[in-house]
Amino acid sequence: MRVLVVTAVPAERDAVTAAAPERREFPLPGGAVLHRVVPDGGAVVCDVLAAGVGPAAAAAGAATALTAAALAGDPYDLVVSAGIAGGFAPAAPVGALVVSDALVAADLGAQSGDGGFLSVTELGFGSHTHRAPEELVRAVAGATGAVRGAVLTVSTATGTAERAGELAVRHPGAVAEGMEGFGVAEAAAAHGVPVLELRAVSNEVGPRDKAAWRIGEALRALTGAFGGLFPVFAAFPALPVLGSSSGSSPATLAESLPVQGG
Ligand SMILES: O=C(O)c1cccc(C(=O)CC[C@H]2O[C@@H](n3cnc4c(=O)[nH]cnc43)[C@H](O)[C@@H]2O)c1
Repeated sequence: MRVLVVTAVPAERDAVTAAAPERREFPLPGGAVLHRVVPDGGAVVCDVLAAGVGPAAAAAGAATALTAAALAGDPYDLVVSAGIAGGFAPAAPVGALVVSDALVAADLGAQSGDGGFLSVTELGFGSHTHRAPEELVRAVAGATGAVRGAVLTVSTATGTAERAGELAVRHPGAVAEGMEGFGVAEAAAAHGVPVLELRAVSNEVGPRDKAAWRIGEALRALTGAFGGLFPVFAAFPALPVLGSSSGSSPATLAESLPVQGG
């Protein structure tokens, strides 16, 4: 089972890899670095990438890692967007874990002119929602105690009670907002790989008060969650893929890429 985990910042990446005893580093084309952990005797290979803040950086990083793995003949079976998040009260208080049943682009669309908002779905440009596999969501929620629901992706983090209220009305099933999930999901969908979002709540969605963010607490919750997740990933059925896992351990991904003209 090969899992790609995409975080925004290195502190989140390190919180994920801290759930396993050791890690190795693999450079990606373009200079980003995958941090690989292989917990529990090798049933799961988990590559963790800090791709940057926001949906565009997340999509670019995830797509690069997915493409490199596919070209190397070792495609991923699952992509996870992970990190800290704002939680919608009262469903997801600070310190809680949330798992997405849906990854939703909450501010990708157009203003309607009458103060309303039209999503990309309503505009006819694809879908503003990606669904996570139901069986996996249930298993992750069971193993970690995560609150399940929609996780919104925003390019502008909410900073007022008014905006928090607008989002809650538009997305009654939302439990949290982050800034990367939908971008990661778009890259996963382009590769036909299932996606999931798992976040630990560092702050409430609402008036901006960075001093009240409990980032350390959220990062520790993320580490604890991944400790319980690796066995869940190991049990998740791999999708049929073209080609097979090489089973080899190249020092870099580049080493395992096909030789041009060879
Ligand atoms: O300053 C630090 O030490 C630090 C450590 C880890 C992460 C951070 C971040 O600022 C991460 C930004 C990241 O977090 C997500 N996030 C968290 N709260 C919210 C929110 O209320 N609304 C939207 N996004 C949120 C988001 O995915 C950011 O990319 C700092």
